[in-house]
Amino acid sequence: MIPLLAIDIGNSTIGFCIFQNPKKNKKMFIKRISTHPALSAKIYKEIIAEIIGQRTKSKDFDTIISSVVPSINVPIVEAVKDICRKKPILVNHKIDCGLTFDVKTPEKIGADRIANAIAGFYYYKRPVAVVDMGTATTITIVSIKKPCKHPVFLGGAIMPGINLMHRSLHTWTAKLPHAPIKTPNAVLGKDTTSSINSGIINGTAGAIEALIKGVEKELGFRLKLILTGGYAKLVSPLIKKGHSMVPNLTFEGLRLIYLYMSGTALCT
Ligand SMILES: Nc1ncnc2c1ncn2[C@@H]1O[C@H](COP(=O)(O)OP(=O)(O)OP(=O)(O)O)[C@@H](O)[C@H]1O
Ligand SMILES: CC(C)(CO)[C@@H](O)C(=O)NCCC(=O)O
Ligand SMILES: [K+]
Repeated sequence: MIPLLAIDIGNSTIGFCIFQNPKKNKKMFIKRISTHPALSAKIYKEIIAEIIGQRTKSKDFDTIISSVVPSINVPIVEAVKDICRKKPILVNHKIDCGLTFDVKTPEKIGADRIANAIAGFYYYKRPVAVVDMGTATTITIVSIKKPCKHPVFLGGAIMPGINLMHRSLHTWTAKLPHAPIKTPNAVLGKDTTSSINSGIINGTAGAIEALIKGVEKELGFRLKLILTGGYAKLVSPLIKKGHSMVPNLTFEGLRLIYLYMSGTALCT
C-alpha cells in the first residue's frame, strides 16, 4: 500500500500524520500547526510537501481529511491536489466506512467524532464512549448492531474544552489570572490558581463521569470508556471509572476509514 497522509483540521490546530504503511498502526506524528490565521493554498502546499518529502520515499500517497472548520478545506484540498494530483477523501456522514447513525442530524456530526467513533469501535469491538479533549470536550457513543455487528453512532455530548474554559475565565473576568493548567492535587482550592485548576480539571472529570453514568442508565448497558486528545493526560488520573487512554485516536480513525474504503476488512 502507498503511504497515507491523514489531516485533522480542528478549531485550534491542524494535525498532519503520515502512515508509511496504512495497514499497520505504526503512526508517525509529524506536525501540528495553528488553525488560525488560515493560510493560502500555496503555503499549505509548502508545509505538506515538506512533510511528505521528509517522511516518504515515493511522491505517490493518498490523503484523508477530517475537518470541523469548513473554511480551511478549500486551500488544503487544493494544496493536496497540487502535490499528488489526486482528490483527498473528506470524511463525512455519507462516506462508506461501515458506520450507521441513530441521530436526528447525521450531516451535522463533526468528522473528528466520526473518526473517533470508528477507531473506538474497532479497537474494542464493544459499545464505547470516546471522550476527546481538544477545543471542545466531546463524548461520542457507539454501539453494535446485530446480527452483522456493525457500529452505530448513537450520539453523545459536547462541552467546552479545557483550554476554552480556561481562556474564557480569564477573558471575561477582571480578576482571574491566566495561570498554568495542571492536574490539581485537591478538590478544595486554596488560592485563585488552585481553585481555577480544581474547577476546570476536577469539573471536567466529574462532568465526564456523570455524563457517562447518565448515558449508561438511559441505554441500559455499560460502555467501554476511552480518553483521547491532548488534555486526556491531565484528566485521566481523576476519573474513577476504568478507562483506556489512546493518544491520537482521531488519526487512527482516519487510517481505519481509509482501510475500510480501500476494501480491507476490519474484522469484528
Ligand atoms: N502529545 C501531547 N503531549 C502533551 N500535550 C499535548 C499533546 N498533544 C496536544 N497537547 C496539548 O493538548 C492540547 C489539546 O490538544 P488536541 O490536539 O487534543 O486538541 P487541539 O488541537 O487543542 O484542539 P482541536 O483538535 O479541536 O483543534 C493542545 O493544545 C496541547 O496544548
Ligand atoms: C465539537 C467539535 C467542535 C469538536 O472538534 C466538532 O466535532 C464539531 O464541530 N462538531 C459538530 C457538531 C456535532 O458533532 O454534533
Ligand atoms: K481534536
